[in-house]
Amino acid sequence: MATSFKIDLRHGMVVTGKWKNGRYRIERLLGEGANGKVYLVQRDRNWFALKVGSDAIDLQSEINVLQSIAKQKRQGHEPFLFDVDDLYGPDGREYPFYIMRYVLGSTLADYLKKQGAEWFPLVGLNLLGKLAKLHHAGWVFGDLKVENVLVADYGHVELVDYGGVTAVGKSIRQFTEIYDRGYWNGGSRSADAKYDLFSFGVLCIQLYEAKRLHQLTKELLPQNRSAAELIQIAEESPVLRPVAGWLRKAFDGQFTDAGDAAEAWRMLMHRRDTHRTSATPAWLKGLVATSAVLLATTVFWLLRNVL
Ligand SMILES: Nc1ncnc2c1ncn2[C@@H]1O[C@H](COP(=O)(O)OP(=O)(O)OP(=O)(O)O)[C@@H](O)[C@H]1O
Repeated sequence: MATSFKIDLRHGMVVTGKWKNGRYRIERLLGEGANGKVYLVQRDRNWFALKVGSDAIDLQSEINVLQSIAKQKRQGHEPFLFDVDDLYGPDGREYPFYIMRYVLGSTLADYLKKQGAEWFPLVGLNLLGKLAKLHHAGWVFGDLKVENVLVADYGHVELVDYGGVTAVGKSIRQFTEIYDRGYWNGGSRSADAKYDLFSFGVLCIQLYEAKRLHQLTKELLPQNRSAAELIQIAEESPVLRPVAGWLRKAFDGQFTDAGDAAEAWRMLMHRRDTHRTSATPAWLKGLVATSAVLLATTVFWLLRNVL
């Protein structure tokens, strides 16, 4: 197996699995990170995402997690993992890879930039729902961050990069500093649902107050980092203020699990919707009233002529 990672697969190349002979035509690079490169590929006119690993052991543990999740949710769910094999790179070396569902979507930050902040509550709710399902199956996502959340049409959310997924109770396998509960002195790095909820809170701040968050990481001494600093940013942010109370609970570990947290988020959305309804624009109220008067007049006139 390869120990260094230099593989470069080009458009039009066909890779063939060493053991199962699956043939995949490379379309383009979708993204790359510490653990590997992800390509858009085609097989029998279907699109998939191929992740080729930089480290066989790391990729194998990611595959183990995906296989275990697949076993738990076989019924009624679209599969995510399709194939696992090794391929020969252009350099003649062997690289492990796996084939997963291709998620046609944008990264979370791009989606919200394009569609507008009004989609943030729904996307947040969908993301909490995804986490709740994972937690229910006994896993913690671990490396939750903006780059690992893809959003498709209508705010449909998909998590990618299962390299940090950890069984509940074990030590988080992979994390990114600013999203990490330990980094903010907010608790341990032991995998529990609250760990992901803490990262979800940081993710909200990263989405709308990235500059201030970054500034904070530069200014504060490690011993002075705290969730209170994060909450203050949320309270001072026009977009985040409505969810600041929710974020406080997430940072303080007050939600029992992601299901509980999703429910509280949903309640917030309803409250905001009610608020929006009461703020119906005057022109719309006027239009409704005029239509009602017209309708009443017509009915009165019809009845008078018929009777
Ligand atoms: N199933 C998929 N469908 C579409 N795009 C994907 C898919 N999986 C990954 N990507 C894209 O490829 C990028 C890199 O993938 P991934 O995060 O799995 O790599 P990584 O090496 O584990 O990264 P990291 O350094 O964050 O651990 C993602 O940010 C995403 O944009």
